[in-house]
Amino acid sequence: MEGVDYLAPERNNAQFDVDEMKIVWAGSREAFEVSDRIARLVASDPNFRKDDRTTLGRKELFKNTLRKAAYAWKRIIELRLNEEEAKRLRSFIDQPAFTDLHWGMFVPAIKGQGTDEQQEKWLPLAYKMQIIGCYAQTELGHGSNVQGLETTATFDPQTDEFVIHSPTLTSCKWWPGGLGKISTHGVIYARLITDGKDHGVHGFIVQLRSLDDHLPLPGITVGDIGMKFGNAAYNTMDNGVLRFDHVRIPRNQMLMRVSQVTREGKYVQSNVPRQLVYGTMVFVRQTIVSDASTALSRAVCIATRYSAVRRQFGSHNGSPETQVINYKTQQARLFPLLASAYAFRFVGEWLKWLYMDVTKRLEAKDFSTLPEAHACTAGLKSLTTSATADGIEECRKLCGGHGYLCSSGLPELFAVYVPACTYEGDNIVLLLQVARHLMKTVSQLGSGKMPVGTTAYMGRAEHLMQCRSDVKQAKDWLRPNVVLEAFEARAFRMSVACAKNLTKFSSPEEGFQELSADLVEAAVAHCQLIVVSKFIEKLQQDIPGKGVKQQLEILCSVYALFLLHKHHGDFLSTGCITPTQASLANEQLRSLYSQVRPNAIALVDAFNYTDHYLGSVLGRYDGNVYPKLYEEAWKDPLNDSVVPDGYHEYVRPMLKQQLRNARL
Ligand SMILES: CCCCCCCCCCCCCCCCC/C=C/C(=O)SCCNC(=O)CCNC(=O)[C@H](O)C(C)(C)COP(=O)(O)OP(=O)(O)OC[C@H]1O[C@@H](n2cnc3c(N)ncnc32)[C@H](O)[C@@H]1OP(=O)(O)O
Ligand SMILES: Cc1cc2nc3c(=O)[nH]c(=O)nc-3n(C[C@H](O)[C@H](O)[C@H](O)COP(=O)(O)OP(=O)(O)OC[C@H]3O[C@@H](n4cnc5c(N)ncnc54)[C@H](O)[C@@H]3O)c2cc1C
Repeated sequence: MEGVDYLAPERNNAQFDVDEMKIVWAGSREAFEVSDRIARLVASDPNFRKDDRTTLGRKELFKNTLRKAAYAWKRIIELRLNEEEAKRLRSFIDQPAFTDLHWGMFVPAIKGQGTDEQQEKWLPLAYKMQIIGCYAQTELGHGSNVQGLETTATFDPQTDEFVIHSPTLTSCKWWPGGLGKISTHGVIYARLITDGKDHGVHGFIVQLRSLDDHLPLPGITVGDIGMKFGNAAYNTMDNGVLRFDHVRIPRNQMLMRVSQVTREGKYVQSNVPRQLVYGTMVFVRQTIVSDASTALSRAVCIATRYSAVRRQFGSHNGSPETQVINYKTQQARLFPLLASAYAFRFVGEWLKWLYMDVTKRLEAKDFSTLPEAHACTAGLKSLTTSATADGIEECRKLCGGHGYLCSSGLPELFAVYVPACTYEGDNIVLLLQVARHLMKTVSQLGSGKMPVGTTAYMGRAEHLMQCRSDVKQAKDWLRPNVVLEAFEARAFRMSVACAKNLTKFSSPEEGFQELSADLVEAAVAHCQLIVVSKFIEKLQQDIPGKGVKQQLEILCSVYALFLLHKHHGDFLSTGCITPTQASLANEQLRSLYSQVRPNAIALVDAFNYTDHYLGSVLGRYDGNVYPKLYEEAWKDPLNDSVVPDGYHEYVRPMLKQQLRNARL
């Protein structure tokens, strides 16, 4: 029935103030109000309809993306939306587009690596969308190994220009979003060559297409790289291939904040670390962590609501069957994901703060926290995107057969999300960067240099190598200090074990290669510790609202104890806890699931997602799933006619043939 809230009994069970939790989730009252207003604006505008997306062919899909992007830009101007509001609007449209790369990478690259003069010239054009940019780093033959890029930018002192060239097939730019069909400009990464000398990879602003007729400029071959995983999903994006044949650009289009080339062709390195050339990646990795909490919370919202609607088995004397959310196995799969969504939200908030802090320091020429920022953004990007991709797929399975329907919203969400494990740095490659940072920190422990930031715990080396958990009963695992110490000891001991093993090899490089699987595990342990500790820190803040803090404490314990249970091998083999303590943790976890159960629906309501944004029949706010699934099925283009196209051509002759054979 329309207008009935089938989940109302669930909502009435909530033991906390959902409106206050919405504010905690959004980050502040103001952020909540902006997000709520813009989400409703998008949901109520038929121009942003998306229910037909999975049935469109690539060309229609892409054209539709362009239409939405242009309409969104018109609304942003008409409504005079500020930067944050415009960002929210683009994200609620929920369709990857060239604008993501324009605003998300092209503009930040110019801001981070351009001189003041360059910013003054290019940013106003980009802000008004008079030029559209992409970020072209990856090549056909080189992605993770940025230092291995082959594109060259050779300085020609005669003309005061750089000559951009793709010397081989493998040097073609390959993957940049927006490049395929739309970008007029790109920040292109190429090896800088002056006077025959190779100075490594630098960024250059290069115009790719005419601003009059959109045709590629002379010397430029550009196109789309083809269909990607999933039907709609990321195929709204024109990932591109680009080949340069001696394309000339003025010298002042090299991004010169980190290093410069003078009129005479002299290479001058500023007094800043060369790693700042990688700064845009640090920025984007940081945003990807918050986006992980958004993607995971969407999937969890769908799976939780549907699990409360869906009933299987357990009917007695005609009573309704059991809601599948009441099965302990369903809770043990679903509630850790719910807790993870909250955990990633808070670690994302913290990472944003860290990024802003490092940016301020860089402006003041303090580069001391750059390695920490790199390790944290790389590690947390890796940890949260892997967990989110796996989590979305788990949510699909939690919804049984109906989860496999596109109308559940989950297949498309998975397909669009899963490349996050690869883009902005392959997740294993990034964990190896964290491992390097950890090994460096461990190797410096004896030197009197105290570890700082997220590795500060390693400063308590002696204690962490010796401590034994004092857990005696299940509820001891609810004490934050007990949990934190177990996670610190596990992470530290895994790092120390790797560091010791590295010394057994003839060179650190050989050892690093040989032990890389163990190093990745140590890096994961360290990153999980960061997430747990930032959740615990969040709980030390003043959190208003009836029962809100209590629910968050429960979720924090679920997140930590779920990880402890999943990785109990690490905790046991490093001797941080005993087998008895591991089973007490599991006992406590079961009890926590029972505490989450009555609040589960309200905890996902706190994400404040509109039905438009969720795009899921199973995750509808009102829980009216079956009639809508039935309605949705009839909308499929295959059901436009009773007898399908092709029947008379292929099936009928076959049937006739069978009849003849049968008569024989
Ligand atoms: C319902 C469905 C609809 C839903 C729709 C919803 C939409 C949801 C999805 C939305 C889409 C969002 C858009 C996202 C768009 C994605 C766009 C993607 C873009 C890209 O992928 S850009 C290309 C990114 N490429 C990479 O990340 C490459 C990875 N490789 C590297 O970063 C490096 O090469 C390296 C780090 C692996 C190694 O570098 P290198 O060899 O140069 O360095 P060394 O190992 O020798 O290290 C040198 C020292 O430098 C330090 N270092 C390295 N990197 C950095 C850094 N970034 N910052 C600071 N320092 C850095 C190392 O630690 C070394 O330090 P040491 O002290 O010398 O040890
Ligand atoms: C949807 C999407 C959008 C993208 N958008 C852009 C964009 O806008 N701009 C842009 O420049 N790029 C973009 N990329 C490219 C992306 O950044 C790269 O694909 C990514 O950095 C991974 O690099 P790769 O493809 O070279 O993987 P590879 O490095 O070839 O990885 C292949 C395998 O090798 C392993 N491996 C690699 N190196 C090591 C190592 N040292 N030790 C152990 N294992 C290793 C990896 O773990 C992986 O399993 C995009 C990619 C995708 C999928």
